[in-house]
Amino acid sequence: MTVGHDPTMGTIGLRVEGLVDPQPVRSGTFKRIIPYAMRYRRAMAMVMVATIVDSLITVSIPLTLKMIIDDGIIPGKTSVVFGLAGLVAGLALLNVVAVYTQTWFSGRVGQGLIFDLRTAVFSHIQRQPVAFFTRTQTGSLVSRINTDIVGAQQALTSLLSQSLSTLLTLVLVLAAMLYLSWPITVAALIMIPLFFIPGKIIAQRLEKLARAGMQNDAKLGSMMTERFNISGAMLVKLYGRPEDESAEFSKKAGLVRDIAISMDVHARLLFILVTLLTTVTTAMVYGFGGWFVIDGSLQIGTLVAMVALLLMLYGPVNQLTNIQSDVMTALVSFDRVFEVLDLKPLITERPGARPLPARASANGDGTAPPVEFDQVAFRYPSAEEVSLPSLELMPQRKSEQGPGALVLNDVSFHAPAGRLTALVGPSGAGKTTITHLVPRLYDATSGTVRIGGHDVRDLTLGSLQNTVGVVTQDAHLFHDTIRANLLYARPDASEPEIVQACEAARIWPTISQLPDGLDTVVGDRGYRLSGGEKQRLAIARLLLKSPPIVVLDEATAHLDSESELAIQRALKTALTGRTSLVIAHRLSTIQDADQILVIDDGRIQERGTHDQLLAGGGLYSELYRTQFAHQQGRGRPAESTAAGNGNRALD
Ligand SMILES: Nc1ncnc2c1ncn2[C@@H]1O[C@H](COP(=O)(O)OP(=O)(O)OP(=O)(O)O)[C@@H](O)[C@H]1O
Repeated sequence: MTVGHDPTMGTIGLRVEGLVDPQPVRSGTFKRIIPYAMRYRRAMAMVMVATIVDSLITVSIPLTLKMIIDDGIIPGKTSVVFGLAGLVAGLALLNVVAVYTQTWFSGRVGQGLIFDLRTAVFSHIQRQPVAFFTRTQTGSLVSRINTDIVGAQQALTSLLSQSLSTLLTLVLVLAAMLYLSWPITVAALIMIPLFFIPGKIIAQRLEKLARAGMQNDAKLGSMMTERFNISGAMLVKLYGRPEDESAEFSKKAGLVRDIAISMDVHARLLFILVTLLTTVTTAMVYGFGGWFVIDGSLQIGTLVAMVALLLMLYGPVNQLTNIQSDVMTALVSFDRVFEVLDLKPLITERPGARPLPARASANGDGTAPPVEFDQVAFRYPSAEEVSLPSLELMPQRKSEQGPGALVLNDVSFHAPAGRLTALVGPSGAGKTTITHLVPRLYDATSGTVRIGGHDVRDLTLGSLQNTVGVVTQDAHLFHDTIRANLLYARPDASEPEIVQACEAARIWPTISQLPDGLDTVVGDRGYRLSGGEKQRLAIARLLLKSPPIVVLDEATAHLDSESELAIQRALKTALTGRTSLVIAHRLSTIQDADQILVIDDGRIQERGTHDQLLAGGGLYSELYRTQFAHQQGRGRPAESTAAGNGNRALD
């Protein structure tokens, strides 16, 4: 942070290094806040009534003070003095009730608003496609739901309770002052514009700082969420340099600190200005007022009341400048929340979408629906289609903004009902991308993907989810019990059904040996289980869901041969009678497949059974022989993993 050349002066020119000018608030933001606020109109009405009572009482106290002095003390009327003093005490008590009411209802409005926005943003984010999550930083997203929404609420509720009381107090105080002595009032008013000019400059700067502060808070949060989850922590332990990590963190934290200091200084500066002007004006009123009292044209009680009112006048004037920055903070925060809510999910359910007909979705008896790709081409969506620059760590590059290259080209195949179709090919060939189009994690750019003869885009998302079960290589488990993780696929599954699924997935012996059995908590990302156990648990989850179509990315993790065998057996059960698309890494799976598709460079280069493809002497046989020779050389069993086996290895 640099504060001019001399840190003791020129704070208005305070600059935080590395602070980019944030985008301005989009027009129309204010209008969009109204419906959210209107849900709480009754509570807001109560806040307003309480605020009016509070302001009336606040202004009436100096006037009562004037009467105590001028009509009680000076003429020596004890009864008037006691009566009015009692009135002041009564008013103070009433004020307590008013302030309490105001606090209670404004709390309800504020927390209600946080609840509404949080649930809306959470639901909206859930509807975003996978592509959104591949680009977005988790920390930024979490901070949008936490910091920004809370910021929006705080600014709005303080606006709600302050703006009315500020304006009301200002009008009432001015009316009372004009009534008591118009020349002194006019003199005091002349000073007011002196507040607004610096106030406005400072408020503008505060707005920029507020937005930059939120952005940098999010970056700091992102760094922590990335480093503190188990995979991130492992990576740091194995490859990271603690000093560099700390330096990077302190750079980010330093920027957050500098912005916060700058905001504090600006806010304080505003306060200092107001205090200075209040003191100067008070001195002026005492000067002129005292002179008028000596002169006999002003009563002493009036002078005391004028000074008390004057102190009340500059408080609201000060708050007026705060209101401006509150408005800006609220607008910035709401704008950042609306920005997320405005992001249209790329994959949505078509109006009139239908569930997959029951016959087509049947399973287990050989009537599972077939899957068909018809001249499918695909390119990954561009950054601007799926994400927001402000939610990404790096600014979106120009090259990311246009449409990218085709990753799949003219892919057509028929995966027969209840049969196993294996996808093989070099790394980056497009195998995973093909499987992602079946459950609509992405939509084809052109061409059609069909299930049981129905375009997947014509099906309801719910029925698609029930029809297609996916097991990924890195089977994710929530930080919860094994039971909760299994029930996630089918919440109504009974205990015997859970056990049966675990037995079929060959994971029951492991679970039953754990002291807490199914109630064992699996760590962050299910880390306390081995890779093979995790995949078998994921297969058990799939079996509980029992979908007629299975998409499986075989684990390539370094499994011992026992785990491999267990997984092979689990898979045999899982795939029987289901239409399966398997990204094959193990030769045994490939040999058993009803159909093998050899993918290279986003196209199907060859297709057939293992024997046919070997006999064909094409890419498959070349890949197979290279791999087979390699494994023989390493003394590994033929059905072991094929990953990491040269440039053109089966992956
Ligand atoms: N989210 C994404 N955005 C942009 N490009 C992507 C994305 N995911 C994958 N790609 C690219 O698409 C191509 C195909 O990737 P895909 O993951 O389908 O290959 P794969 O055959 O499954 O490879 P592997 O066996 O190594 O997982 C690759 O060039 C990859 O870089």
